[in-house]
Amino acid sequence: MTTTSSAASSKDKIVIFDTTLRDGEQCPGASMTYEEKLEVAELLEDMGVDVIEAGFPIASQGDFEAVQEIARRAGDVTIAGLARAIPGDITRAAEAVRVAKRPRIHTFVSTSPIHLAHQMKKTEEQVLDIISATVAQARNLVDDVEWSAMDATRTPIDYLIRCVDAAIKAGATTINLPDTVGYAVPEEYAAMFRRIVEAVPNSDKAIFSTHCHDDLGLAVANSLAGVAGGARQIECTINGLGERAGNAALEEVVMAIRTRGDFYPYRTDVETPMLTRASKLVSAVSAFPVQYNKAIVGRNAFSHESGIHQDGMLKNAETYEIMTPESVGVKATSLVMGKHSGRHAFREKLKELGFELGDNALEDAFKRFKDLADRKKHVYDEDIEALVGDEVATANERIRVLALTVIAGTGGPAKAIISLDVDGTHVTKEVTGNGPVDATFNAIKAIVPHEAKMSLYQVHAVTEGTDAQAEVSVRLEEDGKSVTGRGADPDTMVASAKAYISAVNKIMIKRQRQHAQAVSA
Ligand SMILES: CC(=O)SCCNC(=O)CCNC(=O)[C@H](O)C(C)(C)COP(=O)(O)OP(=O)(O)OC[C@H]1O[C@@H](n2cnc3c(N)ncnc32)[C@H](O)[C@@H]1OP(=O)(O)O
Ligand SMILES: CC(C)C(=O)C(=O)O
Repeated sequence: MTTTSSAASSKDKIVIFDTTLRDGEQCPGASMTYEEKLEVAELLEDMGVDVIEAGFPIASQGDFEAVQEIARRAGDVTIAGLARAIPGDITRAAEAVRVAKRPRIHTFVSTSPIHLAHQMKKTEEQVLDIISATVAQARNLVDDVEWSAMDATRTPIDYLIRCVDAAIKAGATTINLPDTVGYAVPEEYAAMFRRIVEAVPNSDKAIFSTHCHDDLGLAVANSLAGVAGGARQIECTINGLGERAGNAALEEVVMAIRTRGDFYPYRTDVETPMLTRASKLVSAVSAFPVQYNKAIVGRNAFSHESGIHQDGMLKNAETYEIMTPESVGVKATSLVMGKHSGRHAFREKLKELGFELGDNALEDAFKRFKDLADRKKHVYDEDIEALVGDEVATANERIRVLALTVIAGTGGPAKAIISLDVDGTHVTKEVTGNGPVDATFNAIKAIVPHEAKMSLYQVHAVTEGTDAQAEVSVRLEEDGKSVTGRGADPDTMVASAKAYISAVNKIMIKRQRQHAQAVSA
């Protein structure tokens, strides 16, 4: 048998006890297959957690086998199996974890009046006897025994002191004081640890542990408060997965300790650049999506959309980021282009996409970008490429679309009312057609007559979603020569009109060039 995790040896070390595979899996709908559990356990060990609570072996044959296999494969990480304060649970947990290099039995019993009266139907004295007997039984099976006082935070402190004393006397090496129902507030939780550590005679024989639920959104704050009160183990789960509102999120407690070392002079051995990978794996196997604005591992955790923040980020990332994206395994900060973005970020984005525009063209493109962002939920790089490509292409055009209204449907021919600027003159026409595109093109032709034949009309969505920009290509042929015009807009008819006009413009430029060549010849 081995002794308690070496993690306990250093005073500033916080033992990270991951319970994703046990409490995390208790989250309704989050159960994982045998293979998935092995995969998660392997990643947790590689990431440097100190203890993996692999499951509740008495719960089912499947859980037993998964815990046993995780224990068999484990290296230096401690593998814990949960057990009620029932002899059969404890023997089963021991059977499952004993093949590990560092096995731990984690046994628990309720201590609060409400649990004693209604769930356990036992008196305080009976529960004290149960604690002594079951912890001693576990300690005869393995050297590393954790005891938890279920519902500790609703337990009268004097009784809790007696329970903890009994557990340590019976051989518990870790004492966990869970906030089982997420009821505690940080100052209260810290005070509870201080009081217990101070009042229990043998408190130095055990490591104290937090286990916080997030019913009031305080799980991480309470865990850190527990550390301030004397705890040196934090029980937590990847993505905060767990019973009801979940547990303290591992990635959050680890990064809080790392980032605020000035306030929490402690360390963990977690390889933080693996946090994002762990989050993605757990999200995938549990089928629980991570909310976009989740701390540390949410998609937006290192994304900035607002102009003022983007400007600051371009000048110095520390203006708006307290951790580097690399420190949690994210490749780079992303500046998301949207309606809150400013010119600094827009210019930078254009550079990234390979466009160098002069000040006037940039200003023009920026206006069009803002207009697009007002109409469209997500502005992707492809949108900006299409928009700037369109901008560059239209710079020398003689004809521009000013306004377009199309009426189409089941009730007869479609009608297009279009206003164009032709060499500075505004012209409007109302024309019908066989469908909205035909009506639009007929209206353009009515204003700018020509004999060119259309050999291609193609539409594709620049990005996904029903609000995506349409990018339209129109090819016109005249005198054996062809030109292609392109137009992009969230409105397919407007994009079509722009594309058609762009092609007509090119024909006019060709004609002018030919005319100039003929004159000079
Ligand atoms: C706060 C927590 O997260 S605790 C862990 C919760 N996780 C789980 O419950 C998941 C796995 N659980 C299971 O698979 C099942 O509940 C089992 C196998 C453990 C037990 O199943 P069953 O024997 O059918 O009992 P059931 O779940 O209906 O009721 C729980 C029993 O355990 C008792 N019990 C609950 N906690 C403890 C404890 N820590 N020590 C001793 N007995 C306990 C209850 O009083 C109840 O006993 P009773 O049947 O005499 O009234
Ligand atoms: C079993 C214990 C540690 C628990 O999960 C809780 O009290 O929330």
